[in-house]
Amino acid sequence: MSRLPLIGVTTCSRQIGLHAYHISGDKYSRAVATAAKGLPMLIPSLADLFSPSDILDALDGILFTGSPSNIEPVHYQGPASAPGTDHDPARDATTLPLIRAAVDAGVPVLGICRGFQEMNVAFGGSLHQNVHEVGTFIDHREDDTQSVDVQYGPAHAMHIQPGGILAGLGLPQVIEVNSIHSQGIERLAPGLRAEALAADGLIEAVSMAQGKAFALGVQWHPEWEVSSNPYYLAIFQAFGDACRARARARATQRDADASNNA
Ligand SMILES: N[C@@H](CCC(=O)NCCCC(=O)O)C(=O)O
Repeated sequence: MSRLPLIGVTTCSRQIGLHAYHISGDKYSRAVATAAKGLPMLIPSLADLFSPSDILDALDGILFTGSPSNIEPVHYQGPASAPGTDHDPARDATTLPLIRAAVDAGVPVLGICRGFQEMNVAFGGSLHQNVHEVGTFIDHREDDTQSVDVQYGPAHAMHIQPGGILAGLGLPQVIEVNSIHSQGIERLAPGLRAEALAADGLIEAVSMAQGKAFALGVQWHPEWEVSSNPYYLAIFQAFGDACRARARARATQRDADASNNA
């Protein structure tokens, strides 16, 4: 009997009152459950206690989630952030080595927004700290005076490049996506390829050029109302399929190990 693939969902560390928490938005776990058809397993940001291989041994895929916090610029040799910038060093210490290890081990990966930026930084790329201050890009931030439905509604066109994962899913060459970020890819990491660009040239999606398994990062939020957008849904379904393939391969390996040891 096949079981649900176990899909790790990264978390942010947050102080709430007197206590520290590991938290993740409901929409990420819900999209894993309903669209990727996996069992979401939250990954605490406890790099001091668990190595990437401890985590990978337990999982069939990992969703690297979005977050209001920014990656500390020390990880991409960038200038210091403006005072008051929201950082999460415990999350950086967990996710950056974990992405490298997951891709190396052929564990399927989907990165969203901060998760997409983590993918680029993990492999040696850098970030614009404020895309809207560069001068050549539109403002990619949401209007936070609007309702959440408007904030996560279609914001700009995105052009899908031929030959990548997104094109392979049958997505049209141009789709509308939402946009809720102030940072963005400056230098694309070696080994990553640009899958899609906004009209202003900002990279909106990346994948591993020579990935052993599904490894896609997107700057926008396909988890948002995933079931009502066929393009967003196709991404989660493809990710879920890759996680199911790994779950099956791991079960086969376990059966072979058990019969060899019998
Ligand atoms: N802080 C980074 C990443 C933006 C991001 O991940 N936004 C998500 C917000 C909350 C959510 O929907 O989970 C940046 O500003 O570029």
